[in-house]
Amino acid sequence: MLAISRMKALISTHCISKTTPLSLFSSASKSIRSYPPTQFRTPNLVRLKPNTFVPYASLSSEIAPNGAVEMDAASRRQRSGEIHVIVGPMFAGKTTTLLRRIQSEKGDGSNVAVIKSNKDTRYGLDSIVTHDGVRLPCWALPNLSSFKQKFGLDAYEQLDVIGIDEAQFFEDLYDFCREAADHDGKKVIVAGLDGDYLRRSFGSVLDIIPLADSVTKLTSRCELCGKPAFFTLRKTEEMQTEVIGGADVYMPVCRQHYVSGQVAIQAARVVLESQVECRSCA
Ligand SMILES: Nc1ncnc2c1ncn2[C@@H]1O[C@H](COP(=O)(O)OP(=O)(O)O)[C@@H](O)[C@H]1O
Ligand SMILES: Cc1cn([C@H]2C[C@H](O)[C@@H](COP(=O)(O)O)O2)c(=O)[nH]c1=O
Repeated sequence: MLAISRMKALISTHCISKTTPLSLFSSASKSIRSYPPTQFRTPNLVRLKPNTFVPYASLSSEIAPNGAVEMDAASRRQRSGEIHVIVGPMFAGKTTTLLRRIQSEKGDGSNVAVIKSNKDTRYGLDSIVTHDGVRLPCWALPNLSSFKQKFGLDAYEQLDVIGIDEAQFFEDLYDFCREAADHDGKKVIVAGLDGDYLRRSFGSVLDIIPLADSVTKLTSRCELCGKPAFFTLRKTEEMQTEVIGGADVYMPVCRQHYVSGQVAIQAARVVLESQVECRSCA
C-alpha cells in the first residue's frame, strides 16, 4: 500500500494526465515525447506512421520532397517501438508475410533491414528466400547482438523497421526484441517456427509473445489430405532439433496425419535400428 501511494504521489508531481503512457516515467525518457497506442491520441499530436504520435512541440523532423516525414535519430529513439510475431509450421507463408510487410513499410518511406540466421544456408546468405523463390537482401548473422555493430551504429539509428526471419535459431531473440522496441523505438517484425518437428517449443520464439503487439499464426496445407496443416513432420530419421532443410526433409501436415506420420516414422526407426544391431551381431 505504501509503495502504491508513493508511486501515485510521484506520478501526480509530474502533473501527467490520465492518458499518459507508463513508459514516460522510465528514467530513459524524462521528457514527454512519444505516444504509442491510438487511445492516447490527443489533438496536439501529429501522426507520423501508424501508431506513432509525437507532440508538435517536440517534433524534430523534415518533410521530404515526396511528402514522407523524415525523423532525426533522437526522435526515432523517443518514439514507441512495436513487436509483431508471425508463427506457424513450415510452408505456411511466414517468410512471404514478413517480406510483404517489410516491402509495405519500405513503400511507406521507412528505413528497413532484414536479418536471418546464418545457420540456414539453403539459398545463400545474402537474401531471405520464400519457398516460392521470392527474395529480399538480408543480413545473415550468428546472433542478433552482433547486428548493431555490424550494421553500423549511425545506420542503426536511422532504422525504422527490423525484420527477423528463422527466429527460432536466435538464442538472444528476447533481449534483442525488447531492447530494439522498448529502448530504440524500432518496429520489429519476427517470423519463425513456434514448434519443432516434435511440436516442442522451438528456440525463444514463444518467449517473445508477452512482449508482442500482435501475433499471427499461419497454417499451411496438409501434404497428405489438403486440409489445414498446423504441424511440420520430419520425413528423415534424424533426431536432433536443428536440421536445415526444405521439402526434402519436412512436410506440413494436419493433426491426423501428424499423429499417423509420427507412428510410421517411429516404426521405421525401430526397424532400421534392429537392422544395425543384427549387422553388428553377425
Ligand atoms: N511442400 C510444400 N507445401 C506447401 N507449400 C509449399 C511447398 N513447397 C512450396 N510451397 C510454397 O511455399 C509457400 C510458402 O513459402 P514461405 O513463405 O517460404 O513459407 P515459410 O516461411 O512459412 O516456410 C506457399 O505459399 C507455397 O506456395
Ligand atoms: C521443423 C523443424 C525445422 N527446422 C529447420 C528447417 C528449415 O531450415 C527451418 C525452417 O524454415 P522455414 O522458413 O520455416 O521453412 O528450420 C529445424 O531445424 N528443426 C525442426 O524441427
